Amino acid sequence: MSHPSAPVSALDGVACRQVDTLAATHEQPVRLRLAGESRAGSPGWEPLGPGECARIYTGAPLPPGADAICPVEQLGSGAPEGWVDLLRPARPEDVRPLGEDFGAGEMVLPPGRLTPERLALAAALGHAAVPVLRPWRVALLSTGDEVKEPGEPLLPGEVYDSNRVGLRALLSECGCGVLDLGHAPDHPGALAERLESLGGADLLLTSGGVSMGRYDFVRDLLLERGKVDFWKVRMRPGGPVMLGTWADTPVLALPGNPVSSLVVFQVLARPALTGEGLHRVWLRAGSRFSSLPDKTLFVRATCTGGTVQPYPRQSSGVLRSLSESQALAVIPEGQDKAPGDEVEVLLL
Ligand SMILES: Nc1nc2c(c(=O)[nH]1)N[C@H]1C(S)=C(S)[C@@H](COP(=O)(O)OP(=O)(O)OC[C@H]3O[C@@H](n4cnc5c(N)ncnc54)[C@H](O)[C@@H]3O)O[C@H]1N2
Ligand code: MOO
Repeated sequence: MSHPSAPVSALDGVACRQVDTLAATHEQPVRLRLAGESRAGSPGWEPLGPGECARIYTGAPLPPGADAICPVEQLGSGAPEGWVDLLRPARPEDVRPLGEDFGAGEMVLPPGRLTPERLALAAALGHAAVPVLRPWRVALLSTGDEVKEPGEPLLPGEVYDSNRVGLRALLSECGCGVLDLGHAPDHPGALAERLESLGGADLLLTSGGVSMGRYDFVRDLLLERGKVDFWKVRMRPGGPVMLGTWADTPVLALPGNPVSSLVVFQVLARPALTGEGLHRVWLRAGSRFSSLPDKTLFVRATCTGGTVQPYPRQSSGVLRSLSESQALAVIPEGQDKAPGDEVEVLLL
């Protein structure tokens, strides 16, 4: 089908032939005979003759013969019953042509994420249902002896499990189903046990235990009993990230630092899970960004007045930096940015 399925009015007013109205002015209105009415949903179909018009409402089809609209605000008040005075010419631009939105046979909704806007379009196309791919099912596990559930009492040296909470929300945002495996202690046996029931997950996402420490058992488990595709990416934060396989399930092992786990998710996992990355724009640097010689930096940054500036504290432990930033500024290896330079920015 086409939408609209016939030429329709964009305004409440009268439909008429433009040629009849070209001379209309406030001083010398053009008087047309009122021949009918067309309402959205119950159109009148009498064809218009020369010198005639029909009342019309927004979204209603034009009667045959009409080609222009004059809005109600541009109608005079002095016309006798059954007549209408136009204070200016009627305009064809105020007619929405047949198929203005989409025409029959056109490809309108190619495969992609069903955003609210695309869902609305599917409905406008008349689809009561659309075929969809099953959402990714992602198993999520955080690790670390010091990691406790929010709400529990906290002993010195312990931290609340912020990573799993943040990652769970990010996964939902990406349209994934989450199989929450909870939290495992730093013990290879306990970890392997926790990973026994992956419940048919398409991906295992872990947090922590992938760096150089003695107790970084996620790394050891994948190296010794799984398969590692890569370990370490030239990025900061998030350098120690590992990608591999555990029992035929792909594993993305995120570093444990609170900022690193969330940033790696945004930069590496989100594009893989959704087919779309973060929204990318270019802004002018409002202050200096220093680069590293051997790593791309994803600098937590604030965007104000059309410029971007680094958040003052860039430690991977400062989680509040992420909630107080609007963006990650991408600073490639060896490319310091001076105030005024263009910077690639990923909007959070
Ligand atoms: N000798 C080296 N040490 C470290 C290196 C390195 O290259 N050489 N890399 C550093 C970088 S960069 C990162 S990032 C971290 C990543 O370490 P792990 O993935 O092994 O993470 P953990 O040691 O388990 O934890 C690090 C940090 O994050 C806290 N954490 C862990 N899990 C959670 C959680 N679920 N919620 C909140 N906070 C969590 C944990 O308490 C630690 O403070 O390694 C550096 N070390
Ligand atoms: O990623 Mo580590 O992420 O630089 O602290």
